[in-house]
Amino acid sequence: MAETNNNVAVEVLEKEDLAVSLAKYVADLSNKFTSERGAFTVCLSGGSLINYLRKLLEPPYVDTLEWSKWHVFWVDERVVPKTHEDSNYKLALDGLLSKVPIPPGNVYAINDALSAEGAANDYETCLRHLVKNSIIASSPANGFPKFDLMLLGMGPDGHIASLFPGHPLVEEKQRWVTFIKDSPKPPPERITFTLPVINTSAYAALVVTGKGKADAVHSVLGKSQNFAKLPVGLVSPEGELKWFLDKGAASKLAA
Ligand SMILES: O=C(O)[C@H](O)[C@@H](O)[C@H](O)[C@H](O)COP(=O)(O)O
Repeated sequence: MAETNNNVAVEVLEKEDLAVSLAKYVADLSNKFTSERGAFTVCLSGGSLINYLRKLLEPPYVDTLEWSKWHVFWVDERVVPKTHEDSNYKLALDGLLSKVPIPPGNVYAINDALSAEGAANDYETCLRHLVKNSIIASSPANGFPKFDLMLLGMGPDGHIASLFPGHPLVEEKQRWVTFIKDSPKPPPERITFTLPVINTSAYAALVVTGKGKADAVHSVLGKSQNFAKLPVGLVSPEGELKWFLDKGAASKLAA
């Protein structure tokens, strides 16, 4: 099933087909941005997303994508050492980044020697430098960084990045990167992009699978559209938003 409305597209697929479709989607955007601007800025999340990107490691993509022009960031990161099992960097390194020729200097991990606050400030400074050098585009409308692609997961509670329902960080309007020390989902200390940064992106994809996500998906995409309280309902990129759902996550949407 595929539906498109304004700037929002929804695709419901079997898990294996979802991985195939997601790889094509990312590859098409990589080709678009590397030819248009000589760089592709892509932001990763943690969770199952990395596994759903696995088809990028297969032909034709593994041999044909301009990996050397990729610049990789994290939508959110746990404040743990980069070698720790909880690290989103480690997850992506093991599952994707160590298997493709992205220059190590183009992979922007957090500084894991700093506190949560220090790491957030340091990451924002890094982003500001890359905007200045035009590696990351910026929005003429608001000056926020305009990433080419945000790849987002969603928790069963409707959180995206480390923006959790009811938490004051969801309201942050000024900062690019901020920190949380009381995350309801462990580990408690994280840094996260703010909603304005997520929503300034050119493209954003939400990769959401499993029955446990069906209520949150329904509250955003269902007819009642009762999403006011869920961070995921506030995702609205300047460009296009695409939802990749499996049948479980879509199970409460009308047929
Ligand atoms: O930092 C985290 O705790 C995770 O990155 C988290 O935000 C994840 O992206 C979602 O919970 C979806 O995870 P799944 O796709 O694995 O369900």
